[in-house]
Amino acid sequence: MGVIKLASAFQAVVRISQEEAQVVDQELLNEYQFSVDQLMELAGLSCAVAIGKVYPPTSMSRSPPTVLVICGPGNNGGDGLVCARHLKLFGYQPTIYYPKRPNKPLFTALVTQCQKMDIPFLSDLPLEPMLIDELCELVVDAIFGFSFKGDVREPFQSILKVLGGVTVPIASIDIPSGWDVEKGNAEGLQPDLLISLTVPKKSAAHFTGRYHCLGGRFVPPALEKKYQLNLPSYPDTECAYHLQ
Ligand SMILES: NC(=O)C1=CN([C@@H]2O[C@H](COP(=O)(O)OP(=O)(O)OC[C@H]3O[C@@H](n4cnc5c(N)ncnc54)[C@H](OP(=O)(O)O)[C@@H]3O)[C@@H](O)[C@H]2O)[C@@H](O)CC1
Ligand SMILES: [K+]
Repeated sequence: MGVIKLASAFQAVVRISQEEAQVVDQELLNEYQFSVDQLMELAGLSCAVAIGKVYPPTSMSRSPPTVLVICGPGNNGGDGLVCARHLKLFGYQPTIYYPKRPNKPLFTALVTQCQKMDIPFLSDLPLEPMLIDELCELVVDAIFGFSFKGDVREPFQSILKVLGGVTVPIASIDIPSGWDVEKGNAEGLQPDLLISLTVPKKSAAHFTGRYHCLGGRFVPPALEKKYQLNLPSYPDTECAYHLQ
Protein backbone atom coordinates (compact mmCIF):
# COMPACT_ATOMS: atom_id res chain seq x y z
CA MET A 1 0.00 0.00 0.00
CA GLY A 2 1.30 3.44 -0.88
CA VAL A 3 1.95 6.12 1.67
CA ILE A 4 -1.13 8.16 2.44
CA LYS A 5 -0.22 11.71 3.27
CA LEU A 6 -2.25 12.29 6.40
CA ALA A 7 -1.83 15.98 7.03
CA SER A 8 0.54 18.85 6.84
CA ALA A 9 3.54 18.55 9.10
CA PHE A 10 2.96 22.18 10.05
CA GLN A 11 -0.51 21.59 11.43
CA ALA A 12 -0.47 21.81 15.23
CA VAL A 13 -2.75 18.84 15.87
CA VAL A 14 -3.18 16.34 13.07
CA ARG A 15 -6.60 14.73 12.82
CA ILE A 16 -6.98 11.63 10.70
CA SER A 17 -9.86 10.09 8.76
CA GLN A 18 -11.52 6.76 9.49
CA GLU A 19 -9.62 5.08 6.68
CA GLU A 20 -6.32 6.56 7.82
CA ALA A 21 -6.93 5.32 11.39
CA GLN A 22 -7.47 1.82 10.02
CA VAL A 23 -4.35 2.03 7.85
CA VAL A 24 -2.18 3.05 10.83
CA ASP A 25 -3.76 0.31 12.96
CA GLN A 26 -3.09 -2.36 10.30
CA GLU A 27 0.49 -1.19 9.86
CA LEU A 28 1.11 -1.43 13.62
CA LEU A 29 -0.23 -4.99 13.56
CA ASN A 30 1.20 -6.25 10.27
CA GLU A 31 4.43 -4.36 9.61
CA TYR A 32 5.45 -3.66 13.18
CA GLN A 33 4.15 -7.00 14.46
CA PHE A 34 2.40 -5.68 17.53
CA SER A 35 -0.38 -7.90 18.83
CA VAL A 36 -3.83 -6.46 19.51
CA ASP A 37 -3.43 -7.40 23.19
CA GLN A 38 -0.29 -5.29 23.48
CA LEU A 39 -1.82 -2.20 21.91
CA MET A 40 -5.08 -2.62 23.81
CA GLU A 41 -3.27 -2.86 27.12
CA LEU A 42 -1.34 0.34 26.44
CA ALA A 43 -4.44 2.09 25.07
CA GLY A 44 -6.60 1.09 28.04
CA LEU A 45 -3.87 1.99 30.53
CA SER A 46 -3.51 5.44 28.98
CA CYS A 47 -7.28 5.94 29.29
CA ALA A 48 -7.19 5.08 33.00
CA VAL A 49 -4.21 7.42 33.47
CA ALA A 50 -6.04 10.26 31.65
CA ILE A 51 -9.11 9.70 33.86
CA GLY A 52 -6.88 9.68 36.94
CA LYS A 53 -5.42 13.05 35.92
CA VAL A 54 -8.72 14.72 35.04
CA TYR A 55 -10.84 13.22 37.84
CA PRO A 56 -8.38 12.38 40.64
CA PRO A 57 -9.99 10.25 43.38
CA THR A 58 -9.51 13.10 45.87
CA SER A 59 -11.71 15.36 43.71
CA MET A 60 -14.62 12.89 43.68
CA SER A 61 -17.34 12.82 46.29
CA ARG A 62 -17.36 9.08 47.01
CA SER A 63 -14.51 7.04 48.37
CA PRO A 64 -13.70 5.00 46.41
CA PRO A 65 -15.08 6.94 43.42
CA THR A 66 -17.63 4.97 41.43
CA VAL A 67 -17.22 4.64 37.67
CA LEU A 68 -19.53 2.89 35.19
CA VAL A 69 -17.64 1.53 32.17
CA ILE A 70 -19.88 0.69 29.21
CA CYS A 71 -18.16 -1.59 26.69
CA GLY A 72 -19.12 -2.16 23.07
CA PRO A 73 -18.65 -5.20 20.81
CA GLY A 74 -15.27 -4.33 19.23
CA ASN A 75 -11.79 -3.30 20.31
CA ASN A 76 -13.06 -0.02 21.77
CA GLY A 77 -14.94 -2.21 24.25
CA GLY A 78 -11.70 -4.10 24.93
CA ASP A 79 -9.97 -0.80 25.74
CA GLY A 80 -12.81 -0.19 28.21
CA LEU A 81 -12.22 -3.53 29.96
CA VAL A 82 -8.50 -2.79 30.27
CA CYS A 83 -9.27 0.73 31.48
CA ALA A 84 -11.65 -0.62 34.14
CA ARG A 85 -8.97 -2.99 35.46
CA HIS A 86 -6.42 -0.19 35.77
CA LEU A 87 -8.98 2.17 37.32
CA LYS A 88 -9.53 -0.44 40.02
CA LEU A 89 -5.77 -0.56 40.65
CA PHE A 90 -5.76 3.25 40.84
CA GLY A 91 -8.33 3.24 43.66
CA TYR A 92 -11.61 3.69 41.78
CA GLN A 93 -14.60 1.38 42.04
CA PRO A 94 -15.54 0.47 38.47
CA THR A 95 -18.65 -1.44 37.41
CA ILE A 96 -18.89 -2.76 33.84
CA TYR A 97 -21.82 -3.07 31.48
CA TYR A 98 -20.88 -5.31 28.54
CA PRO A 99 -24.03 -6.37 26.71
CA LYS A 100 -22.57 -7.80 23.46
CA ARG A 101 -19.44 -9.87 24.04
CA PRO A 102 -17.38 -11.29 21.18
CA ASN A 103 -16.58 -14.95 21.61
CA LYS A 104 -12.81 -14.50 21.23
CA PRO A 105 -10.08 -15.51 23.71
CA LEU A 106 -8.79 -11.91 23.97
CA PHE A 107 -12.12 -10.62 25.26
CA THR A 108 -13.00 -13.59 27.46
CA ALA A 109 -9.57 -13.23 29.11
CA LEU A 110 -10.15 -9.52 29.74
CA VAL A 111 -13.54 -10.32 31.29
CA THR A 112 -12.00 -13.00 33.53
CA GLN A 113 -9.27 -10.57 34.66
CA CYS A 114 -11.91 -8.02 35.65
CA GLN A 115 -14.06 -10.62 37.41
CA LYS A 116 -11.06 -11.87 39.36
CA MET A 117 -10.43 -8.30 40.46
CA ASP A 118 -13.94 -8.15 41.90
CA ILE A 119 -15.19 -5.71 39.29
CA PRO A 120 -18.94 -6.33 39.01
CA PHE A 121 -20.71 -6.70 35.65
CA LEU A 122 -24.25 -5.35 35.39
CA SER A 123 -26.75 -7.67 33.72
CA ASP A 124 -28.95 -4.72 32.75
CA LEU A 125 -28.40 -1.02 32.40
CA PRO A 126 -30.85 1.19 34.31
CA LEU A 127 -33.08 2.78 31.69
CA GLU A 128 -33.50 6.04 33.60
CA PRO A 129 -30.61 8.53 33.33
CA MET A 130 -31.29 9.53 36.95
CA LEU A 131 -30.53 6.00 38.11
CA ILE A 132 -27.18 6.09 36.34
CA ASP A 133 -26.42 9.41 38.03
CA GLU A 134 -27.11 7.68 41.36
CA LEU A 135 -25.04 4.63 40.46
CA CYS A 136 -21.81 6.40 39.53
CA GLU A 137 -19.87 9.65 39.46
CA LEU A 138 -18.37 9.10 36.01
CA VAL A 139 -19.32 7.09 32.92
CA VAL A 140 -16.63 5.71 30.62
CA ASP A 141 -17.93 5.36 27.07
CA ALA A 142 -16.08 2.45 25.43
CA ILE A 143 -18.89 1.53 23.06
CA PHE A 144 -17.65 2.39 19.57
CA GLY A 145 -14.31 3.52 18.20
CA PHE A 146 -12.94 4.19 14.76
CA SER A 147 -14.81 1.37 12.98
CA PHE A 148 -18.29 2.72 13.79
CA LYS A 149 -20.46 3.31 10.70
CA GLY A 150 -24.07 4.13 9.91
CA ASP A 151 -27.06 4.33 12.22
CA VAL A 152 -26.63 2.92 15.71
CA ARG A 153 -28.20 -0.53 16.06
CA GLU A 154 -29.75 -1.99 19.22
CA PRO A 155 -29.01 -2.52 22.03
CA PHE A 156 -26.66 0.42 21.68
CA GLN A 157 -29.27 2.85 20.41
CA SER A 158 -31.21 2.58 23.70
CA ILE A 159 -27.99 2.75 25.72
CA LEU A 160 -26.86 5.94 23.96
CA LYS A 161 -30.32 7.44 24.43
CA VAL A 162 -30.08 6.90 28.20
CA LEU A 163 -26.51 8.25 28.28
CA GLY A 164 -27.75 11.37 26.49
CA GLY A 165 -29.72 12.23 29.65
CA VAL A 166 -27.14 11.62 32.38
CA THR A 167 -25.64 14.58 34.21
CA VAL A 168 -22.46 12.93 35.55
CA PRO A 169 -19.46 13.50 33.28
CA ILE A 170 -18.80 11.11 30.43
CA ALA A 171 -15.28 10.15 29.35
CA SER A 172 -15.23 8.80 25.79
CA ILE A 173 -12.50 6.48 24.59
CA ASP A 174 -11.17 7.41 21.13
CA ILE A 175 -14.49 8.67 19.68
CA PRO A 176 -17.71 9.78 21.39
CA SER A 177 -19.91 6.76 20.62
CA GLY A 178 -22.55 7.37 17.99
CA TRP A 179 -20.46 10.10 16.38
CA ASP A 180 -19.48 9.80 12.75
CA VAL A 181 -15.71 9.25 13.00
CA GLU A 182 -15.09 12.25 10.75
CA LYS A 183 -18.14 14.51 10.97
CA GLY A 184 -19.11 14.08 14.64
CA ASN A 185 -22.75 14.26 15.76
CA ALA A 186 -24.16 17.52 17.12
CA GLU A 187 -27.19 15.72 18.59
CA GLY A 188 -25.17 12.86 20.05
CA LEU A 189 -23.19 12.34 23.26
CA GLN A 190 -21.28 15.36 24.49
CA PRO A 191 -18.51 13.95 26.68
CA ASP A 192 -16.63 16.01 29.23
CA LEU A 193 -13.38 14.16 28.46
CA LEU A 194 -12.27 12.75 25.12
CA ILE A 195 -9.27 10.44 25.11
CA SER A 196 -8.09 10.21 21.52
CA LEU A 197 -5.92 7.15 20.92
CA THR A 198 -2.79 7.13 18.76
CA VAL A 199 -3.83 10.25 16.76
CA PRO A 200 -7.04 12.34 17.11
CA LYS A 201 -9.67 11.56 14.48
CA LYS A 202 -11.31 14.25 12.33
CA SER A 203 -14.44 14.32 14.53
CA ALA A 204 -12.31 15.60 17.45
CA ALA A 205 -12.61 19.04 15.83
CA HIS A 206 -16.28 19.03 16.97
CA PHE A 207 -15.48 18.13 20.59
CA THR A 208 -16.73 20.83 22.94
CA GLY A 209 -16.06 19.18 26.30
CA ARG A 210 -13.60 20.47 28.87
CA TYR A 211 -10.74 18.00 28.45
CA HIS A 212 -9.08 16.41 25.45
CA CYS A 213 -6.25 13.97 26.08
CA LEU A 214 -4.14 11.86 23.76
CA GLY A 215 -3.26 8.29 24.75
CA GLY A 216 -1.79 5.23 23.12
CA ARG A 217 1.87 6.19 23.32
CA PHE A 218 3.11 3.31 21.24
CA VAL A 219 3.66 4.77 17.77
CA PRO A 220 7.19 4.00 16.54
CA PRO A 221 8.98 7.16 15.27
CA ALA A 222 9.34 5.72 11.74
CA LEU A 223 5.57 5.21 11.50
CA GLU A 224 4.92 8.69 12.85
CA LYS A 225 7.30 10.09 10.24
CA LYS A 226 5.86 8.05 7.35
CA TYR A 227 2.35 9.38 7.95
CA GLN A 228 3.42 12.81 9.22
CA LEU A 229 1.38 12.35 12.38
CA ASN A 230 3.14 15.24 14.10
CA LEU A 231 2.42 13.78 17.54
CA PRO A 232 2.99 16.04 20.53
CA SER A 233 5.95 15.26 22.76
CA TYR A 234 4.62 13.39 25.74
CA PRO A 235 6.39 14.69 28.82
CA ASP A 236 8.83 12.30 30.48
CA THR A 237 7.28 8.90 31.00
CA GLU A 238 3.65 10.05 30.69
CA CYS A 239 1.31 7.86 28.67
CA ALA A 240 -1.52 10.43 28.48
CA TYR A 241 -0.99 13.89 27.04
CA HIS A 242 -3.28 16.79 27.84
CA LEU A 243 -4.13 18.40 24.48
CA GLN A 244 -6.73 20.83 25.82
N1 LIG B 1 -4.16 1.26 16.52
C1 LIG B 1 -5.04 1.81 17.33
O1 LIG B 1 -5.29 2.96 17.18
C2 LIG B 1 -5.65 0.99 18.38
C3 LIG B 1 -7.03 1.04 18.58
N2 LIG B 1 -7.65 0.43 19.58
C4 LIG B 1 -9.09 0.56 19.76
O2 LIG B 1 -9.79 -0.14 18.78
C5 LIG B 1 -10.86 0.68 18.30
C6 LIG B 1 -11.32 0.20 16.97
O3 LIG B 1 -11.76 -1.10 17.19
P1 LIG B 1 -12.60 -1.93 16.12
O4 LIG B 1 -12.00 -1.76 14.81
O5 LIG B 1 -12.76 -3.28 16.67
O6 LIG B 1 -14.00 -1.23 16.09
P2 LIG B 1 -14.97 -0.51 17.13
O7 LIG B 1 -15.01 0.89 16.73
O8 LIG B 1 -14.65 -0.87 18.53
O9 LIG B 1 -16.40 -1.14 16.84
C7 LIG B 1 -16.63 -2.19 15.99
C8 LIG B 1 -17.85 -2.93 16.50
O10 LIG B 1 -18.97 -2.07 16.51
C9 LIG B 1 -20.00 -2.59 15.71
N3 LIG B 1 -20.68 -1.52 14.99
C10 LIG B 1 -20.17 -0.71 14.01
N4 LIG B 1 -21.09 0.17 13.61
C11 LIG B 1 -22.20 -0.08 14.35
C12 LIG B 1 -23.50 0.48 14.38
N5 LIG B 1 -23.85 1.49 13.56
N6 LIG B 1 -24.40 0.00 15.28
C13 LIG B 1 -24.08 -1.03 16.09
N7 LIG B 1 -22.86 -1.64 16.09
C14 LIG B 1 -21.94 -1.16 15.22
C15 LIG B 1 -19.34 -3.57 14.79
O11 LIG B 1 -20.28 -4.54 14.48
P3 LIG B 1 -20.36 -5.15 13.00
O12 LIG B 1 -20.52 -3.96 12.09
O13 LIG B 1 -19.07 -5.86 12.81
O14 LIG B 1 -21.54 -6.02 13.08
C16 LIG B 1 -18.19 -4.09 15.64
O15 LIG B 1 -18.65 -5.13 16.47
C17 LIG B 1 -10.28 2.06 18.35
O16 LIG B 1 -11.24 3.07 18.28
C18 LIG B 1 -9.56 2.01 19.68
O17 LIG B 1 -10.47 2.27 20.73
C19 LIG B 1 -6.84 -0.23 20.62
O18 LIG B 1 -7.52 -1.29 21.18
C20 LIG B 1 -5.54 -0.75 20.12
C21 LIG B 1 -4.79 0.18 19.22
K1 LIG C 1 -16.09 5.40 22.51
